[in-house]
This record gives sequence, C-alpha cells and structure tokens, in this order.
Amino acid sequence: MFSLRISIDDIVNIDYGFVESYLSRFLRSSLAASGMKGFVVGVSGGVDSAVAYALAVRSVGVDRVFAVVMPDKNVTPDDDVKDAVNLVEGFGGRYDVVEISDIVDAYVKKIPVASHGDVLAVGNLRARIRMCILYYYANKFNYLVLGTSDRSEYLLGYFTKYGDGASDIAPLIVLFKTQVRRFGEFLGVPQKIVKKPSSPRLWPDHLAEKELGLRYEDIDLVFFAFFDLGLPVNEIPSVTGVSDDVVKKVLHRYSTTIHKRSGVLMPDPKPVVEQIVSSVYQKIRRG
Ligand SMILES: Nc1ncnc2c1ncn2[C@@H]1O[C@H](COP(=O)(O)OP(=O)(O)OC[C@H]2O[C@@H]([n+]3cccc(C(=O)O)c3)[C@H](O)[C@@H]2O)[C@@H](O)[C@H]1O
Ligand SMILES: Nc1ncnc2c1ncn2[C@@H]1O[C@H](COP(=O)(O)OP(=O)(O)OP(=O)(O)O)[C@@H](O)[C@H]1O
Ligand SMILES: [Mg+2]
Repeated sequence: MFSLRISIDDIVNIDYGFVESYLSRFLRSSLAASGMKGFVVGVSGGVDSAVAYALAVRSVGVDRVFAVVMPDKNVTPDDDVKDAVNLVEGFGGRYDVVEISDIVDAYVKKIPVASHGDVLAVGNLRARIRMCILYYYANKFNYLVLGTSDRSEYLLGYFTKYGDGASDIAPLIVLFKTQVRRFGEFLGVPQKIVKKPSSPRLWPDHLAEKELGLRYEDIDLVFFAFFDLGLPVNEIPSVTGVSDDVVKKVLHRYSTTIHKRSGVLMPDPKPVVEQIVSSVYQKIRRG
C-alpha cells in the first residue's frame, strides 16, 4: 500500500520565478484597475514587510512605492530600524521614519481605562496606530496600502484585527511563512532579514513562535496537509510527522479566529425591509 509522507522541503522548494511573475502581474493589474498611483507599506525590519516591499518595487518600480518605518522606542530594537532603512535605501526607495511612542502614550493617557500594563491591548494599539499612519499616506498620495500578511499568519489569525490585518492589497497571502523566507532570498532581500526570527514586536522580547507555542515549519505542514491536500485531521500526523497535539493546536487557532477573516457581523436587513415594502404595497393598493 502507498503511504504518503511530506516534509517542509515539499512546501518550500517551489518555482519562485513563477511566484514572482504571478504576484507582479497581480500587483500591476490591481493598481491599474484601482486608479491609484502606487503603494505605501510599513517596513519593520522583519521578513514579511521586506519581501512585500521588494516585490512591489520590482513589480511597479521604485518611484511608485513609499516605505514608512514606524518604530516605538519602547519595544522596537534599533537594529530593526537600521535593517528597514538599509533595505529601502538599498533599492534607492523613498521612506519616512515615524516614531510612534508619543502617539501610543497619548492614547494611553486619554483613555480612562488604559494603562501600559495592558500588554496585549497596548500592543494591538501599536499595530492600529501604524495602520492609521499608512492610510494617511495612502489618502495623501492616492496610493494603496500594501498588506504584508503571509498565509500562515492569516490562517492562524495571528494579526491585529484592523491593525496589520487591514490593507487594500495583500499579495503574500498566497505564501506560507517558510515560503516567504525563500521568496525573500530569491528577490535579493538581505540574509540578515530573511533569517530573522519572526516577531510582531508588540511588547519587549515578543517572538512569534514563543507566543504561539508552535514552529512555523509545523504550522505550514499542517495547513498544507489540511487545506491543500484535503487530508482528514486524523491522517495528518502520520503524513507530516507533526504530533497529534500540534495538529490540533494549529487547527484550533484557525477555527477560533474565523471572525478575523470574515467581515463585520451584520444582521440580515430582510425583516426590517419587508415591513417597509409591505406598507408601501398597502399604500399602492389603497391608491
Ligand atoms: N467571535 C467573534 N466575532 C467577532 N469579533 C470577535 C470575536 N471574538 C473576538 N472578536 C473581536 O476581536 C478582538 C480580538 O482580536 P484582536 O484585537 O486582533 O486581538 P487578539 O487576537 O487577541 O491579539 C492579536 C494577536 O495577533 C498577534 N499579532 C498582532 C500583530 C502582528 C502580529 C505579527 O505576526 O506581526 C501578530 C498578537 O501577538 C496577538 O497574539 C476582540 O477584542 C473582539 O473585538
Ligand atoms: N516598526 C514598524 N515599522 C513599520 N511597519 C511595521 C513595524 N512593525 C510592524 N509593522 C507593519 O506590520 C506588519 C506586521 O508585522 P509582522 O511582524 O507580522 O511582519 P514583519 O515584521 O514584516 O515580519 P515577521 O512576521 O517575520 O516579523 C509588518 O509587516 C509591517 O508592515
Ligand atoms: Mg515583525
């Protein structure tokens, strides 16, 4: 009997030339259809935004991409700012550095219930402040906000709702995190960034794999087996070598974050509309 085994190599060893031409066409045609003039992107010094930036520059030209580096001096390592700036300067790109700690402090001071001890709420606030700043640039320059989310983070719901999860266009959503790293190498993103452990930097020493209690290699194997191969959950451990506990943990994250990938919860307008329509018909019948 044939027994299927897959490893992370099956996922990461793909044709990145094909991926680039597919995503570049997508960026160019979406930009043309939108009537907007370019892309604005938050560049953090991490791999996702570096790859999104490099892809955009190679797709539409460096003059149509603006990078905004938005450190918070309380949580962003200086090295991240240097990596972000070096990346953009390496492409000859335009950028601003906007330090956000005063903005975060102003919110915390003004909101009666807020305190810096609310680690998650303040962390998410940082992500949402960055979103507001990016949309300022988008409005001002008639640009689209380029999202940086990869498929692993998206399926895990590992992003701030209406923070880094909010954008106009998100090309990397087709690639798992492990693939984004390889794609970064292919696009010429510096090794230091490609190899940097993922971190949202929403609080000091915040590391993605530590917070999740999961490794991206396992996450990507599980999602690939479940969504792309369509395997039943109980077969995933033997096919991927990922333990049953980890498989369940990954899929639990997916199922508890469905609200992050759907629109705003809205009631069906029909019952209210029907009342109005029936009174209009009564009026018509009465002449
Ligand atoms: N069932 C439901 N239906 C509709 N809405 C629902 C809901 N359950 C919660 N909500 C809403 O969603 C909110 C919770 O979502 P959210 O505010 O996003 O907050 P939450 O998911 O709790 O936190 C964000 C997570 O994403 C991670 N993150 C953030 C930013 C960047 C990155 C990165 O990888 O770089 C990672 C961060 O470390 C943290 O683990 C609730 O406060 C509530 O408003
Ligand atoms: N200091 C920052 N300056 C500018 N943009 C930022 C900053 N921190 C976060 N962002 C934006 O929020 C996005 C989400 O952060 P996230 O940490 O997931 O991505 P990353 O840092 O690019 O890569 P990684 O997930 O590997 O850390 C970033 O890609 C970037 O667009
Ligand atoms: Mg990061």
